Amino acid sequence: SHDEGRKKFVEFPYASAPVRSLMFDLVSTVENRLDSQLLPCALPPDVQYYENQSGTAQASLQIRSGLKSSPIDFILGSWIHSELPTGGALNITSLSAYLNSSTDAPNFLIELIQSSPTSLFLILDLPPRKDLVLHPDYLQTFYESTQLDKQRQMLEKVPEASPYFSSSLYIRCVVSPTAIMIRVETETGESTRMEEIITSYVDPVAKEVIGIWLNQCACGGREIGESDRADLEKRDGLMKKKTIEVDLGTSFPRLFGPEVAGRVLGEIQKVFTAK
Ligand SMILES: C=CC1=C(C)/C(=C/C2=NC(=C3\c4[nH]c(Cc5[nH]c(C=O)c(C)c5CC)c(C)c4C(=O)[C@@H]3C(=O)OC)/[C@@H](CCC(=O)O)[C@@H]2C)NC1=O
Repeated sequence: SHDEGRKKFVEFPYASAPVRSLMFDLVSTVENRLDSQLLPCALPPDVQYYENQSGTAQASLQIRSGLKSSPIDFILGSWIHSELPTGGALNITSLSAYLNSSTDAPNFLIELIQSSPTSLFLILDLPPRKDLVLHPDYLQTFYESTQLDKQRQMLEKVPEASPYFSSSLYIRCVVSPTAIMIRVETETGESTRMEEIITSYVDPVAKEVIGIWLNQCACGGREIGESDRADLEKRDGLMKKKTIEVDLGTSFPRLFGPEVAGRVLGEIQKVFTAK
């Protein structure tokens, strides 16, 4: 049933304690605030949890669609664990929230990509859904008045943090001017420092950003005119299509093999293109 899939998901079994605690809190915050607007996860059990042939890669996926009356399109949570040939492991945990075309407010995204105990990539953003040059009021409402850049500056001052530039120029287009895209590198053999950075810096900033998204975007009540709706749906569709290609297009078949990757990507596409 759907709560077994959810239970396995929120265990985040391969995440470090601070990452598990943060992701559990973020999922709980979103579910508690939006629960009445969300349907249970309807993914097949072999997509809610899947692994590759040899069992060296495991993953969990939860997608909860919003009721028709809700501005929520869907909430997507995922964790992926893959043993690396070098003996280390790749762990990707992500939580994203997509709004539908009843509002033009930004979406929410957090991704923690850990390829070793001393190396973490953090993506934390409210990706805009309108062009910011054409709509300065949008920039003002969602990025200036919310002081999101203060959150980015909090993490920028961590000595071990440096800006992460995605190799995908498209990914760089999609993010907001206040996007947090950093790489944290701590001393080898010093895993306590990474845990301290996650607990003392990443955790509070992520909770601040998701609070802004819930208050100003998901529950902000910003309506959209009928004439803008078609353009917004087109832009949303393109962004979903392209981010799947960039994020998953090469990594999924490599990590899970073509058969499992095809099955999981097929289910994600269904939700991403659902009307
Ligand atoms: C909207 C704004 C977005 C931004 C800003 C963004 C950023 C990035 N994600 C990357 C990746 C990534 N994400 C996920 C989760 C996931 N993504 C989707 C997308 O629909 C789904 C459905 C799921 C759950 C299954 C996985 C599994 C995965 C990778 O393997 C990949 C990665 O870690 O490679 C090292 C990086 C690719 C580019 C790069 O290497 O720089 C880059 C950091 N991804 C956005 O969508």
